[in-house]
Amino acid sequence: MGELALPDGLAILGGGKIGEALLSGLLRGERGPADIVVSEKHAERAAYLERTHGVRALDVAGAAGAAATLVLAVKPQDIDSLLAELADAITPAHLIVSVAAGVTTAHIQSRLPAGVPVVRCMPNTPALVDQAMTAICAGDHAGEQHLAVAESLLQAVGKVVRVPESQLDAVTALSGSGPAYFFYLVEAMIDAGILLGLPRALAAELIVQTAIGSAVMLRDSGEHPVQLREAVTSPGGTTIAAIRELEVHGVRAALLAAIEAACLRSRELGAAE
Ligand SMILES: NC(=O)C1=CN([C@@H]2O[C@H](COP(=O)(O)OP(=O)(O)OC[C@H]3O[C@@H](n4cnc5c(N)ncnc54)[C@H](O)[C@@H]3O)[C@@H](O)[C@H]2O)C=CC1
Ligand SMILES: O=C(O)[C@@H]1CCC=N1
Repeated sequence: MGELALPDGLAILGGGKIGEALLSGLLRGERGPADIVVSEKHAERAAYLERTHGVRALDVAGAAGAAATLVLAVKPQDIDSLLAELADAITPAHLIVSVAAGVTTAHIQSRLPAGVPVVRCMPNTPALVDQAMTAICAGDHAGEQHLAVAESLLQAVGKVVRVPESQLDAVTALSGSGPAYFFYLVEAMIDAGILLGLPRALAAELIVQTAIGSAVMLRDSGEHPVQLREAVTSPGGTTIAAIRELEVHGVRAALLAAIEAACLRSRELGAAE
């Protein structure tokens, strides 16, 4: 296992949606703009990141020279060209932390010099509000020391769990893509308010606060979601009338199929390696 040469230096390679979410979260924590560099292929986007967050944007090799921990935050389809750019610039003293959906640690290792430690992660965009859910796993050359570095990095923006790599595609489908399912549901519920004649702003306020209250109950009450739902569902009342329609329209089955499709897509992205 390689020693970490510059444990505090961090580079984010790929400054898109998740790259910026992680960057902004880390800057809200203990790291300052001098501790983080970014590498972003699109010049306009790189300039935006420099302007907005006060960090330096460097090319990939420059970023690898400036930091010991490199977060790969490009699309799975772009990972191979990024790894090709990185291969000559890194040593086993670096730590690679990849957030790319589907891309395995074995694949990343196969494109880099022997012995480079790789930790694969799946965070989500609530990193923007320090409420990310991230799962991490170690590749062949990453030990406890490397997992701990990745863990503390991602704990700055939310909660972190360790899982075996065999579970990462399922995690991607559940919590990686998960925020989109909740946003979709909220969007549809606001539309229902419009259907019922409420002003959009009022419908949005009602539903967003209901989502927040329900989420806090899910986290803090210690009760199972079924118990929480039963407590809302009065005999012969309004809620059961709605639940019947959800069952008639196959919403539970749709969610099972949707999340299974996301997991299969994550595997496909990995298999395209
Ligand atoms: N958006 C999300 O909620 C999540 C995304 N991910 C993963 O994060 C990765 C990035 O996803 P997004 O941020 O959504 O995509 P994005 O398209 O917003 O960002 C990717 C960025 O990488 C840049 N880029 C591409 N090749 C580069 C290179 N060689 N050097 C430097 N920059 C390069 C692109 O210009 C772009 O700005 C993907 O692999 C995705 O699977 C993981 C968890 C959640
Ligand atoms: O949609 C995607 O592929 C990425 C991975 C998880 C969330 N967004």
